[in-house]
Amino acid sequence: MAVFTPVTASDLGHWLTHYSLGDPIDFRGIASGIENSNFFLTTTQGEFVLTIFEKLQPQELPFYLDLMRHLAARGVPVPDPVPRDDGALHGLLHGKPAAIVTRLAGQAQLAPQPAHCAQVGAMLARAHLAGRDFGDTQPNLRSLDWWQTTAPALHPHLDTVQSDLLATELAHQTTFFASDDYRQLPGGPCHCDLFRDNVLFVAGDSGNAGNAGNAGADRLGGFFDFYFAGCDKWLFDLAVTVNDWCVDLDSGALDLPRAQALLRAYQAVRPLTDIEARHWQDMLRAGALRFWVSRLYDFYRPRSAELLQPHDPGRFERTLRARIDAPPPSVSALPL
Ligand SMILES: Nc1ncnc2c1ncn2[C@@H]1O[C@H](COP(=O)(O)OP(=O)(O)OP(=O)(O)O)[C@@H](O)[C@H]1O
Ligand SMILES: N[C@@H](CCO)C(=O)O
Repeated sequence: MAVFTPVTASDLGHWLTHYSLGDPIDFRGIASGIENSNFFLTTTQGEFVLTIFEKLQPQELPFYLDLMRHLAARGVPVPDPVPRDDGALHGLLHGKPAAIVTRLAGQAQLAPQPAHCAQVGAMLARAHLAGRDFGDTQPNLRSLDWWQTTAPALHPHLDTVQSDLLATELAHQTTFFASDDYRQLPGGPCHCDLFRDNVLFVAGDSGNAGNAGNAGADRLGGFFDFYFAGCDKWLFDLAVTVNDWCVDLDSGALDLPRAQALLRAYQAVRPLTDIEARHWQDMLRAGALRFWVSRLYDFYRPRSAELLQPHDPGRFERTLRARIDAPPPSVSALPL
Protein backbone atom coordinates (compact mmCIF):
# COMPACT_ATOMS: atom_id res chain seq x y z
CA MET A 1 0.00 0.00 0.00
CA ALA A 2 1.66 3.17 -1.11
CA VAL A 3 -0.18 5.71 0.96
CA PHE A 4 2.51 6.94 3.29
CA THR A 5 0.53 9.90 4.61
CA PRO A 6 -3.09 9.07 5.50
CA VAL A 7 -5.73 11.73 4.86
CA THR A 8 -8.97 11.65 6.86
CA ALA A 9 -12.32 13.00 5.69
CA SER A 10 -11.79 15.93 8.00
CA ASP A 11 -8.29 16.61 6.56
CA LEU A 12 -9.77 16.50 3.07
CA GLY A 13 -12.64 18.82 3.95
CA HIS A 14 -10.22 21.39 5.29
CA TRP A 15 -7.86 21.01 2.33
CA LEU A 16 -10.69 21.51 -0.17
CA THR A 17 -11.61 24.87 1.40
CA HIS A 18 -8.59 26.20 -0.57
CA TYR A 19 -10.18 25.14 -3.87
CA SER A 20 -13.35 25.76 -5.84
CA LEU A 21 -13.88 22.10 -6.66
CA GLY A 22 -17.31 21.56 -5.15
CA ASP A 23 -18.08 18.92 -2.56
CA PRO A 24 -16.25 15.62 -2.24
CA ILE A 25 -18.18 12.54 -3.36
CA ASP A 26 -15.51 9.87 -3.20
CA PHE A 27 -11.93 9.73 -1.94
CA ARG A 28 -9.64 6.71 -1.93
CA GLY A 29 -5.95 5.95 -1.61
CA ILE A 30 -4.12 4.56 -4.65
CA ALA A 31 -2.15 1.42 -3.88
CA SER A 32 0.42 1.61 -6.67
CA GLY A 33 3.34 4.05 -6.78
CA ILE A 34 6.45 4.10 -4.67
CA GLU A 35 7.36 7.77 -4.45
CA ASN A 36 4.33 9.70 -3.25
CA SER A 37 0.96 9.29 -1.56
CA ASN A 38 -1.77 9.46 -4.21
CA PHE A 39 -5.55 9.53 -3.88
CA PHE A 40 -8.41 9.49 -6.38
CA LEU A 41 -10.80 12.32 -5.56
CA THR A 42 -14.26 12.72 -7.05
CA THR A 43 -16.10 15.96 -6.35
CA THR A 44 -19.28 17.47 -7.67
CA GLN A 45 -17.07 19.09 -10.32
CA GLY A 46 -15.15 16.12 -11.65
CA GLU A 47 -12.40 13.59 -11.09
CA PHE A 48 -9.00 14.49 -9.74
CA VAL A 49 -5.87 13.05 -8.17
CA LEU A 50 -4.46 14.40 -4.92
CA THR A 51 -0.74 13.84 -4.50
CA ILE A 52 1.19 14.36 -1.29
CA PHE A 53 4.86 14.61 -2.12
CA GLU A 54 6.87 12.48 0.26
CA LYS A 55 10.34 13.60 -0.77
CA LEU A 56 10.07 16.71 -2.91
CA GLN A 57 10.22 20.08 -1.17
CA PRO A 58 7.76 22.89 -1.97
CA GLN A 59 10.42 24.90 -3.79
CA GLU A 60 11.05 21.90 -6.09
CA LEU A 61 7.46 21.61 -7.30
CA PRO A 62 6.97 24.60 -9.61
CA PHE A 63 9.08 23.14 -12.41
CA TYR A 64 6.99 19.96 -12.56
CA LEU A 65 3.58 21.53 -12.02
CA ASP A 66 4.23 24.46 -14.37
CA LEU A 67 5.47 22.05 -17.05
CA MET A 68 2.31 19.97 -16.74
CA ARG A 69 0.18 23.13 -17.04
CA HIS A 70 2.21 24.23 -20.05
CA LEU A 71 1.80 20.91 -21.85
CA ALA A 72 -1.86 20.53 -20.95
CA ALA A 73 -2.54 24.02 -22.31
CA ARG A 74 -1.01 22.90 -25.62
CA GLY A 75 -3.20 19.85 -25.94
CA VAL A 76 -0.72 17.27 -24.69
CA PRO A 77 -2.66 14.74 -22.62
CA VAL A 78 -1.16 15.21 -19.15
CA PRO A 79 -2.73 15.92 -15.76
CA ASP A 80 -3.48 19.62 -15.40
CA PRO A 81 -2.68 20.98 -11.93
CA VAL A 82 -5.71 22.72 -10.43
CA PRO A 83 -4.99 26.19 -9.02
CA ARG A 84 -6.10 26.92 -5.50
CA ASP A 85 -8.27 29.97 -4.91
CA ASP A 86 -5.10 31.92 -4.07
CA GLY A 87 -3.62 30.93 -7.45
CA ALA A 88 -0.99 28.54 -6.05
CA LEU A 89 -0.64 25.13 -7.68
CA HIS A 90 0.36 23.46 -4.42
CA GLY A 91 0.04 23.87 -0.66
CA LEU A 92 0.96 21.98 2.50
CA LEU A 93 -1.01 19.00 3.78
CA HIS A 94 0.23 17.36 6.98
CA GLY A 95 3.30 19.55 6.59
CA LYS A 96 4.13 18.07 3.17
CA PRO A 97 3.67 19.70 -0.22
CA ALA A 98 0.51 18.55 -1.98
CA ALA A 99 -1.33 19.27 -5.23
CA ILE A 100 -4.53 18.36 -7.02
CA VAL A 101 -4.38 17.51 -10.73
CA THR A 102 -7.01 16.40 -13.20
CA ARG A 103 -7.53 12.66 -13.50
CA LEU A 104 -6.70 11.04 -16.83
CA ALA A 105 -8.91 8.38 -18.35
CA GLY A 106 -7.81 4.83 -18.97
CA GLN A 107 -5.66 2.12 -17.54
CA ALA A 108 -2.02 1.15 -17.85
CA GLN A 109 -1.11 -1.17 -20.70
CA LEU A 110 1.56 -3.46 -19.26
CA ALA A 111 1.77 -5.76 -22.29
CA PRO A 112 1.99 -3.24 -25.11
CA GLN A 113 1.69 -4.05 -28.78
CA PRO A 114 3.08 -2.04 -31.68
CA ALA A 115 -0.16 -0.04 -31.93
CA HIS A 116 0.29 1.16 -28.34
CA CYS A 117 3.96 1.93 -28.87
CA ALA A 118 3.15 4.00 -31.95
CA GLN A 119 0.79 6.19 -29.94
CA VAL A 120 3.39 6.59 -27.21
CA GLY A 121 6.05 7.60 -29.76
CA ALA A 122 3.84 10.19 -31.43
CA MET A 123 2.77 11.62 -28.10
CA LEU A 124 6.34 11.86 -26.83
CA ALA A 125 7.42 13.77 -29.92
CA ARG A 126 4.46 16.12 -29.55
CA ALA A 127 5.37 16.69 -25.91
CA HIS A 128 8.96 17.48 -26.86
CA LEU A 129 7.87 20.04 -29.43
CA ALA A 130 5.24 21.53 -27.12
CA GLY A 131 7.89 22.01 -24.42
CA ARG A 132 10.15 24.14 -26.60
CA ASP A 133 8.75 27.44 -25.31
CA PHE A 134 8.58 26.39 -21.67
CA GLY A 135 10.46 29.01 -19.67
CA ASP A 136 11.95 27.03 -16.79
CA THR A 137 15.14 25.03 -17.30
CA GLN A 138 15.71 22.63 -14.43
CA PRO A 139 18.12 19.91 -15.52
CA ASN A 140 17.36 16.22 -15.23
CA LEU A 141 18.44 15.60 -11.63
CA ARG A 142 18.99 11.88 -12.35
CA SER A 143 21.59 12.37 -15.05
CA LEU A 144 25.36 11.85 -15.27
CA ASP A 145 26.25 13.92 -12.17
CA TRP A 146 23.89 11.85 -10.06
CA TRP A 147 25.13 8.56 -11.48
CA GLN A 148 28.71 9.60 -10.71
CA THR A 149 27.86 10.69 -7.16
CA THR A 150 25.82 7.57 -6.48
CA ALA A 151 28.08 4.89 -7.96
CA PRO A 152 30.65 4.78 -5.11
CA ALA A 153 27.92 3.78 -2.63
CA LEU A 154 26.80 0.97 -4.95
CA HIS A 155 30.11 -0.75 -5.67
CA PRO A 156 30.35 -2.47 -2.24
CA HIS A 157 27.06 -4.26 -3.01
CA LEU A 158 28.12 -5.52 -6.44
CA ASP A 159 30.18 -8.51 -7.51
CA THR A 160 33.31 -7.92 -9.56
CA VAL A 161 31.62 -8.36 -12.92
CA GLN A 162 28.82 -5.93 -12.04
CA SER A 163 31.27 -3.46 -10.57
CA ASP A 164 33.33 -3.53 -13.76
CA LEU A 165 30.20 -3.00 -15.85
CA LEU A 166 29.15 -0.01 -13.76
CA ALA A 167 32.60 1.59 -13.86
CA THR A 168 33.10 0.93 -17.57
CA GLU A 169 29.69 2.24 -18.57
CA LEU A 170 30.05 5.31 -16.40
CA ALA A 171 33.38 6.04 -18.10
CA HIS A 172 31.77 5.52 -21.52
CA GLN A 173 28.92 7.89 -20.71
CA THR A 174 31.26 10.49 -19.18
CA THR A 175 33.17 10.57 -22.47
CA PHE A 176 29.96 10.68 -24.52
CA PHE A 177 28.48 13.51 -22.44
CA ALA A 178 31.68 15.54 -22.87
CA SER A 179 31.70 15.20 -26.67
CA ASP A 180 30.86 17.85 -29.26
CA ASP A 181 28.25 15.53 -30.71
CA TYR A 182 26.49 15.30 -27.35
CA ARG A 183 26.41 19.08 -27.04
CA GLN A 184 24.73 19.33 -30.43
CA LEU A 185 21.89 16.97 -29.58
CA PRO A 186 18.58 18.84 -29.41
CA GLY A 187 16.74 18.91 -26.13
CA GLY A 188 14.30 20.59 -23.80
CA PRO A 189 11.85 19.53 -21.11
CA CYS A 190 11.71 15.73 -20.96
CA HIS A 191 9.56 13.35 -18.94
CA CYS A 192 12.59 11.10 -18.27
CA ASP A 193 10.48 8.26 -16.81
CA LEU A 194 7.94 7.36 -19.49
CA PHE A 195 7.46 3.74 -18.48
CA ARG A 196 4.44 1.56 -19.22
CA ASP A 197 2.96 2.31 -15.82
CA ASN A 198 2.98 6.05 -16.45
CA VAL A 199 0.75 5.99 -19.54
CA LEU A 200 -2.98 5.24 -19.66
CA PHE A 201 -5.00 3.82 -22.54
CA VAL A 202 -8.74 3.98 -22.93
CA ALA A 203 -10.15 0.66 -24.09
CA GLY A 204 -11.32 0.23 -27.66
CA ASP A 205 -14.44 -1.66 -28.68
CA SER A 206 -13.42 -4.73 -26.71
CA GLY A 207 -13.80 -2.81 -23.47
CA ASN A 208 -10.43 -4.06 -22.31
CA ALA A 209 -7.43 -1.85 -23.12
CA GLY A 210 -4.81 -3.94 -24.81
CA ASN A 211 -7.03 -6.85 -25.76
CA ALA A 212 -4.84 -8.82 -28.12
CA GLY A 213 -7.16 -8.63 -31.08
CA ASN A 214 -8.00 -4.98 -30.73
CA ALA A 215 -4.94 -2.99 -29.74
CA GLY A 216 -5.45 -0.58 -32.63
CA ALA A 217 -8.73 0.57 -31.11
CA ASP A 218 -7.18 1.54 -27.78
CA ARG A 219 -6.68 5.27 -27.44
CA LEU A 220 -3.92 6.84 -25.42
CA GLY A 221 -5.58 8.67 -22.51
CA GLY A 222 -2.50 10.49 -21.29
CA PHE A 223 0.72 10.24 -19.32
CA PHE A 224 1.59 11.32 -15.82
CA ASP A 225 4.20 11.14 -13.03
CA PHE A 226 6.32 14.10 -14.04
CA TYR A 227 8.36 14.14 -10.88
CA PHE A 228 11.56 12.96 -12.53
CA ALA A 229 11.12 15.37 -15.43
CA GLY A 230 13.91 17.76 -16.34
CA CYS A 231 15.58 19.41 -19.27
CA ASP A 232 17.65 16.87 -21.12
CA LYS A 233 18.41 15.63 -24.60
CA TRP A 234 15.23 14.52 -26.34
CA LEU A 235 17.08 11.40 -27.47
CA PHE A 236 17.56 10.41 -23.83
CA ASP A 237 13.82 10.62 -23.22
CA LEU A 238 13.23 8.52 -26.32
CA ALA A 239 15.79 5.94 -25.19
CA VAL A 240 14.25 5.66 -21.72
CA THR A 241 10.86 5.14 -23.34
CA VAL A 242 12.04 2.52 -25.85
CA ASN A 243 13.98 0.66 -23.13
CA ASP A 244 10.71 0.06 -21.33
CA TRP A 245 8.01 -0.10 -24.01
CA CYS A 246 9.85 -2.04 -26.67
CA VAL A 247 11.71 -4.77 -24.84
CA ASP A 248 11.38 -8.30 -23.68
CA LEU A 249 11.41 -7.62 -19.94
CA ASP A 250 13.20 -10.84 -19.07
CA SER A 251 16.14 -10.51 -21.41
CA GLY A 252 16.18 -6.74 -22.04
CA ALA A 253 16.35 -7.48 -25.78
CA LEU A 254 14.69 -4.97 -28.09
CA ASP A 255 11.45 -6.11 -29.68
CA LEU A 256 11.81 -4.94 -33.25
CA PRO A 257 8.15 -4.51 -34.26
CA ARG A 258 7.43 -2.43 -31.16
CA ALA A 259 10.64 -0.40 -31.46
CA GLN A 260 9.96 0.29 -35.14
CA ALA A 261 6.39 1.33 -34.42
CA LEU A 262 7.43 3.72 -31.64
CA LEU A 263 10.36 5.22 -33.55
CA ARG A 264 8.44 5.63 -36.81
CA ALA A 265 5.61 7.41 -35.04
CA TYR A 266 8.02 9.62 -33.11
CA GLN A 267 9.92 10.50 -36.28
CA ALA A 268 6.72 11.24 -38.18
CA VAL A 269 6.30 14.15 -35.75
CA ARG A 270 9.96 14.99 -35.09
CA PRO A 271 12.54 13.35 -37.33
CA LEU A 272 15.84 12.60 -35.62
CA THR A 273 18.92 14.52 -36.68
CA ASP A 274 21.92 12.69 -38.13
CA ILE A 275 23.84 13.16 -34.89
CA GLU A 276 20.96 11.70 -32.90
CA ALA A 277 20.79 8.71 -35.23
CA ARG A 278 24.54 8.19 -34.85
CA HIS A 279 24.33 8.07 -31.05
CA TRP A 280 21.18 6.02 -30.65
CA GLN A 281 23.07 3.09 -29.12
CA ASP A 282 25.00 5.36 -26.72
CA MET A 283 21.74 6.86 -25.53
CA LEU A 284 19.98 3.53 -25.14
CA ARG A 285 22.93 2.56 -22.93
CA ALA A 286 22.59 5.84 -20.98
CA GLY A 287 18.88 5.20 -20.48
CA ALA A 288 19.58 1.69 -19.18
CA LEU A 289 22.38 2.88 -16.90
CA ARG A 290 20.15 5.57 -15.39
CA PHE A 291 17.61 3.02 -14.17
CA TRP A 292 20.16 0.40 -13.18
CA VAL A 293 21.77 2.97 -10.89
CA SER A 294 18.49 4.27 -9.45
CA ARG A 295 17.11 0.79 -8.87
CA LEU A 296 20.34 -0.32 -7.19
CA TYR A 297 20.22 2.80 -5.06
CA ASP A 298 16.62 2.14 -4.03
CA PHE A 299 17.35 -1.54 -3.46
CA TYR A 300 20.32 -1.10 -1.18
CA ARG A 301 19.29 2.11 0.51
CA PRO A 302 15.56 1.70 1.08
CA ARG A 303 13.58 4.23 3.05
CA SER A 304 12.95 3.01 6.57
CA ALA A 305 9.64 1.68 7.88
CA GLU A 306 8.08 1.05 4.50
CA LEU A 307 7.13 -2.37 3.30
CA LEU A 308 7.46 -1.67 -0.39
CA GLN A 309 9.09 -4.08 -2.75
CA PRO A 310 11.79 -2.13 -4.58
CA HIS A 311 11.97 -2.52 -8.36
CA ASP A 312 14.35 -5.21 -9.61
CA PRO A 313 17.73 -3.67 -10.53
CA GLY A 314 18.64 -6.84 -12.46
CA ARG A 315 16.24 -5.91 -15.22
CA PHE A 316 18.27 -2.85 -16.13
CA GLU A 317 21.58 -4.62 -15.69
CA ARG A 318 20.34 -7.07 -18.34
CA THR A 319 19.05 -4.22 -20.49
CA LEU A 320 22.39 -2.43 -20.32
CA ARG A 321 24.30 -5.58 -21.25
CA ALA A 322 21.88 -6.21 -24.12
CA ARG A 323 22.38 -2.65 -25.46
CA ILE A 324 26.15 -2.98 -25.27
CA ASP A 325 26.25 -6.46 -26.82
CA ALA A 326 23.71 -5.98 -29.59
CA PRO A 327 23.74 -2.66 -31.40
CA PRO A 328 20.16 -1.61 -32.16
CA PRO A 329 18.97 -1.36 -35.75
CA SER A 330 20.02 1.99 -37.15
CA VAL A 331 17.24 4.49 -36.58
CA SER A 332 17.94 6.31 -39.81
CA ALA A 333 17.44 3.03 -41.67
CA LEU A 334 13.89 2.67 -40.45
CA PRO A 335 11.47 3.51 -43.24
CA LEU A 336 9.08 6.25 -42.20
N1 LIG B 1 -3.53 12.19 -13.13
C1 LIG B 1 -3.80 10.91 -13.01
N2 LIG B 1 -4.86 10.38 -13.64
C2 LIG B 1 -5.19 9.06 -13.48
N3 LIG B 1 -4.51 8.23 -12.69
C3 LIG B 1 -3.44 8.70 -12.03
C4 LIG B 1 -3.02 10.06 -12.16
N4 LIG B 1 -1.94 10.23 -11.37
C5 LIG B 1 -1.70 9.05 -10.78
N5 LIG B 1 -2.59 8.13 -11.17
C6 LIG B 1 -2.71 6.75 -10.70
O1 LIG B 1 -1.98 6.65 -9.49
C7 LIG B 1 -1.00 5.64 -9.58
C8 LIG B 1 0.23 6.06 -8.80
O2 LIG B 1 0.77 7.25 -9.35
P1 LIG B 1 2.32 7.37 -9.65
O3 LIG B 1 2.79 6.26 -10.53
O4 LIG B 1 2.56 8.76 -10.11
O5 LIG B 1 2.95 7.09 -8.22
P2 LIG B 1 4.16 7.75 -7.55
O6 LIG B 1 4.39 7.08 -6.25
O7 LIG B 1 3.91 9.23 -7.48
O8 LIG B 1 5.32 7.51 -8.57
P3 LIG B 1 6.17 6.20 -9.02
O9 LIG B 1 5.62 5.77 -10.36
O10 LIG B 1 7.52 6.76 -9.14
O11 LIG B 1 6.02 5.14 -8.02
C9 LIG B 1 -0.78 5.43 -11.04
O12 LIG B 1 -0.39 4.14 -11.32
C10 LIG B 1 -2.14 5.74 -11.65
O13 LIG B 1 -2.94 4.59 -11.58
N1 LIG C 1 10.16 4.04 -13.57
C1 LIG C 1 11.08 3.85 -12.46
C2 LIG C 1 10.45 4.12 -11.13
C3 LIG C 1 10.44 5.58 -10.75
O1 LIG C 1 9.36 6.23 -11.30
C4 LIG C 1 11.60 2.42 -12.50
O2 LIG C 1 10.92 1.56 -13.05
O3 LIG C 1 12.67 2.18 -11.95
